[in-house]
Amino acid sequence: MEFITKALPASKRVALIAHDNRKDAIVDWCLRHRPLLEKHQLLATGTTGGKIEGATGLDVHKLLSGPLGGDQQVGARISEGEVDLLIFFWDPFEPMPHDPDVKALLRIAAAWNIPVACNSSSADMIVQSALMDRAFDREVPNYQRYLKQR
Ligand SMILES: O=C(CO)COP(=O)(O)O
Repeated sequence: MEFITKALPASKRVALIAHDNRKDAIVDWCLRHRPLLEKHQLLATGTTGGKIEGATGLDVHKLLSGPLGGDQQVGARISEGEVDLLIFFWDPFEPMPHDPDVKALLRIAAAWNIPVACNSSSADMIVQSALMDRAFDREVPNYQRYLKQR
């Protein structure tokens, strides 16, 4: 197995989430990047986190399962500046009972300018990117103008 160890500056907060049909893919991705991921703080929705922990031995802070509010918990942490990177392997083929939560999570990640990967090729590129430092020091959007219009 080829390990990828470079990139990702130390101790960032990485959120990991996958729908059921994509869980094997995120576990494979975590195994491939294990030496890198162990230097960071990992949080995940409940079932995803359990699978990653079981397969990799990585320490993962587990929130609620996605359909029970886990996606919303991750979204809340993003809004509070507590997540640096979102790896979310969502399922492009199955509708989810909690689709509104999934959409809300992706929306809030876009609003707060968080790097987001929805599949392994984009996740590979993000964690290996020379721009990663800059992404972590990203400009946090200023929504004053929007708030004034309300
Ligand atoms: O449903 C999810 C994301 O929308 C993931 O939740 P679990 O990790 O608990 O399966």
